[in-house]
Amino acid sequence: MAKNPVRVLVTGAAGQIGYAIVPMIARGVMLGPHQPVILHMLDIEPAAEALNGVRMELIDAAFPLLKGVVATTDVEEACKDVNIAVMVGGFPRKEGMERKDVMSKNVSIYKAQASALEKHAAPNCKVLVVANPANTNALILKEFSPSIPEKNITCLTRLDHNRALGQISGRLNVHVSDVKNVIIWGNHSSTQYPDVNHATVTTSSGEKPVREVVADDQWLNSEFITTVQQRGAAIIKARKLSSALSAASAACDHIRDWVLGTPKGSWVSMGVYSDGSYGIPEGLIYSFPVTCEKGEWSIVKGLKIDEFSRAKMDATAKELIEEKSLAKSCLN
Ligand SMILES: NC(=O)c1ccc[n+]([C@@H]2O[C@H](COP(=O)([O-])OP(=O)(O)OC[C@H]3O[C@@H](n4cnc5c(N)ncnc54)[C@H](O)[C@@H]3O)[C@@H](O)[C@H]2O)c1
Ligand SMILES: O=C(O)C[C@H](O)C(=O)O
Repeated sequence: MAKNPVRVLVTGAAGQIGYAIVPMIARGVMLGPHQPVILHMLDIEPAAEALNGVRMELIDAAFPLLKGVVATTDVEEACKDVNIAVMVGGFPRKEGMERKDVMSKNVSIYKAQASALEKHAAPNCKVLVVANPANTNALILKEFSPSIPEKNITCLTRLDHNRALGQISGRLNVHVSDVKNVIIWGNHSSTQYPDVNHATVTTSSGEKPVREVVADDQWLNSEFITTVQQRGAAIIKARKLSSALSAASAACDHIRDWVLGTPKGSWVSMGVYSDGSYGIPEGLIYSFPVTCEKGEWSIVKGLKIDEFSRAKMDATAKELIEEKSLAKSCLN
């Protein structure tokens, strides 16, 4: 029997990430090759003509899975009955800025869009916030949409997770799919902590700890961490624009694993509402290792945390606490 289409909202759809992600969604990269979709695309009035151009291109691409397109500048119309909301709309940082420098512009968007989602989205709509500062925008969205279950509001740190996999696979000269279970802890910012203490690599003699195979703690504890933390800035420096294809691809990975489940024996990183696990204060959207099953994520529990990791996990939590109060002051 033919499956009912899933309605997927992309905000900021006329922007760079929007342009990269909508064809991925329409081709089944996000929800699988047998799942029809209806795309809802939102942007603001000055981008309305460009948004219409994207709509025309989607029609011209004749995607078999694409059963409809809503392209609008009306947030209420955009949110109507959506099952998945990918929140990309906002302003990207430019060279020399930190992600929190776009805070005042972006958090007010998330406050306003929270109520539209709450009123008009389908029950159990899954929300992924991509726009920066991603964790804090997601937290604001959560606080202003109290009827959306907190488990349904997440932010994107999968790009950082994938960047960490990429760095390890490059260092070991192995396929990226042979490396798994890195962790991004904390904020999608330069204080994030990419942790390889539980990561493994598949070798000809079985699965081995990444730390053992890399055999260079100095590199793992310094250059590897800063490369992942600073990768967004390195892309901006090179492209004069922030990452888009990798961000779009990571957003598809995030939703796909959340909806369809993570492979047995592996976890991914997602920014989720802290339940106090690993001593991280509740009331923050913090990136944890999670497994997903039947459309629900769960934080991986019981991993051993050494002193080095503890300090880094606490430092990024501290930054999120500061961002939270800065965001609240921007909204006053
Ligand atoms: N979490 C991550 O890993 C990650 C990765 C890359 C980029 N980002 C962030 O994603 C965001 C988008 O990046 P981009 O490169 O696509 O930017 P962009 O400027 O190319 O596109 C953003 C789009 O959002 C639209 N927009 C602005 N206000 C809006 C509103 N109120 N409602 C709907 N749309 C609105 C703009 O008109 C524009 O079309 C930025 O905040 C960027 O920093 C996050
Ligand atoms: O770094 C940025 O500002 C864009 C994005 O968050 C990224 O990590 O590439």
